[in-house]
Amino acid sequence: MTLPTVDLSRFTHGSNLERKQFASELLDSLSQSGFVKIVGHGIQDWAVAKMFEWNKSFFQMRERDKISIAHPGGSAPQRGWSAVGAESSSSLYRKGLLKTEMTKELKDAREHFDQGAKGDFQYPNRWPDECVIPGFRDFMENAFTTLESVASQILEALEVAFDLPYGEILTKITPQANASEMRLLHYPAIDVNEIRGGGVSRVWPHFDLGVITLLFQDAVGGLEFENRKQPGTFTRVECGAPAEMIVNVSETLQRWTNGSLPAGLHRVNIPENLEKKESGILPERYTVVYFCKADRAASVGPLKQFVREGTEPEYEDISAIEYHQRRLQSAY
Ligand SMILES: O=C(O)CCC(=O)C(=O)O
Ligand SMILES: [Fe+2]
Repeated sequence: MTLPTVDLSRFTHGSNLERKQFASELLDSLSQSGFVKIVGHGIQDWAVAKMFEWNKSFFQMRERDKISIAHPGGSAPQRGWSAVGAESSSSLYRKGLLKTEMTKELKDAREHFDQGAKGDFQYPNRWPDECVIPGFRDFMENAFTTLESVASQILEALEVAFDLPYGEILTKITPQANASEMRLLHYPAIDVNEIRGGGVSRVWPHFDLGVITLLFQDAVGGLEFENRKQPGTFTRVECGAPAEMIVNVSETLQRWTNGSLPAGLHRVNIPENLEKKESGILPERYTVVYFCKADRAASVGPLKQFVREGTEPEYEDISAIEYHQRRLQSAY
């Protein structure tokens, strides 16, 4: 199965009919696999290439500069640098794992940098010293704002697809209280056999916690989503043009839709060209991710439009912050 590609400019610049068509294609693909590829979002190939350049420069910093902005762990939103192995994706979701994997300590072979909104004074960002990496902060703050607006356009299209009143979803993700996060990821080169050994993965199968996730991957590849017709098997997300944006449904949207739009289980595995080789080194890999999250005070209980009269909602009516803290507690 190849992932459908939809063109967001048909929604942002199209006629009413084109907007409706876009919305329904978007929802179709997300309903099938939890994933879709989006083009026409206005971020050009060269701009994505720039994000990857900054990504590399960040992880090339000296260890001590990264340590100076290390995320302390725990259940607070992630800010700054997380070393290889600091976050364990396997503890976020265990169903996708084999029985033997359940009991082992499973490591993620990646390091990352996490950033919240500029105006998030509750959980301030941890920036490297400007003289160590001049221009990084400015670039990342702008990139965050750009991705924030693309995420809103996608959510507006989902409101249309679901026939919800304007703002039903968007009012829960506001620029004033934005709890979303941007993440730069670096997967160092690793021996295929270390991954085959079983205790280490680039990313174990998991769901993201927010509403939707936007992701750019480099040409190395390896991102896979679960094939729902054969649970436990995964389909590769093919690498395309740099600006092809991969979007997935995350847990909060599953909750808001009372389970009718399930989140997409995904992992990062050995890429295609090395899959059949007995030995070899997986080249290092970089990705750029934007986790669009609900405002902390917003409810992550099902929207009333998705709960049939006379039935109980599938999920508890709790706030986004409470929900995230419960889920994150297990990941570090
Ligand atoms: O880097 C990737 O391709 C996936 C990363 C991911 O799934 C995550 O950080 O939640
Ligand atoms: Fe993820």
